[in-house]
Amino acid sequence: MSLDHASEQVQRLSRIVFRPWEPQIICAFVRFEMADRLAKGGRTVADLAGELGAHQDSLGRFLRSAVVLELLETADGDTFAITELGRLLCSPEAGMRNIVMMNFTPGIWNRAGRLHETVMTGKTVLDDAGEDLYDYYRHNPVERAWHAAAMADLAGDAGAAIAEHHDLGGVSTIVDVGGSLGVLLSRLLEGAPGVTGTVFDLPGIVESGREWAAKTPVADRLSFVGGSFFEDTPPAADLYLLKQVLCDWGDEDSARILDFIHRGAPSGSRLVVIEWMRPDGPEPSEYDSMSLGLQTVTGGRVRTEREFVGLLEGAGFKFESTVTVPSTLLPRPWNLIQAIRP
Ligand SMILES: Nc1ncnc2c1ncn2[C@@H]1O[C@H](CSCC[C@H]([NH3+])C(=O)O)[C@@H](O)[C@H]1O
Repeated sequence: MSLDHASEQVQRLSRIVFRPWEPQIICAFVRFEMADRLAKGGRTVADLAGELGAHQDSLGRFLRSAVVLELLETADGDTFAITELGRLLCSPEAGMRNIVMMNFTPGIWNRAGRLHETVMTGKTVLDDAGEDLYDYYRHNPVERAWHAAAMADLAGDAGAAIAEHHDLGGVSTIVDVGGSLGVLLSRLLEGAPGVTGTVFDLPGIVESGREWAAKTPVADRLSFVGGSFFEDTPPAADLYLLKQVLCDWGDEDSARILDFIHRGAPSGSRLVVIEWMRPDGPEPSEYDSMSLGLQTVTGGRVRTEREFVGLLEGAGFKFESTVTVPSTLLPRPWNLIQAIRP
């Protein structure tokens, strides 16, 4: 290896390893609502520092860092304006703002810092209090709300995919298990008059869901039941949805969730699992790091179709088909893994 080549490689590495701050700069950018503050045009460091009550010199450094990330632009290093990327990062339509707050705040961020432990043990990281992510969220309502809002951003998009690709003919009741605030279900109910829906989720989430749902046009057809899918049977329905829930859990826990759904599911009812899916085979995939991240923070993973079919059939459901539909938000498609309760 020539020296030139070696130093080229070091440079390449250094571009990766000197950047642990960047996610936190992005997170602070959202936290400080920079897009709103700069909506009417460029502003100086002193002006922004006064408004934020921030330390001026540090804020200047922060703003210049955001320029390097292409979130801001500046001609003189003192007046800063928002870029298209910066505006997009903060816009509710792009669906990234809440995902930033979910991923880069302590619940997930601190656990991600212990990823090596999961690689060694194969187990979820528990924090110093011995808690997994959802236990932690129980007494961290602010972070729990960001998580719920991030899920809500992803749910609207998936709702459109389901409405288009899953026939709701013959369905009069839908239960969304782990349905969070009810965004997915409300989207579906909007396009399905006469259908009623119930969200089944943890009691704390259900409380916020009721508040959120009261403002929707389908409030009278959308109800909430609080409980745990490890201990309670979700209410009976013609159609069960299970979106981005199994990805949070290992096989044993997933089997338990499916078993509780199965116990209450009438014969002939349907279950649609909505997830990202890893291709079969040993080739490295972009899903691998996501899968490891999920395993670290919640104990779950990204599964293959064959693994989903194994879980579903193990719990007594009959797998029918998988429909893959593009997401309007992300470069990863949604998979609707459809099964029936015989
Ligand atoms: N034990 C549990 N019982 C019921 N719901 C739970 C439990 N543990 C976690 N959850 C919920 O599972 C959901 C996973 S996040 C997915 C939310 C939603 N299905 C969506 O895709 O938008 C969260 O809303 C959690 O509150």
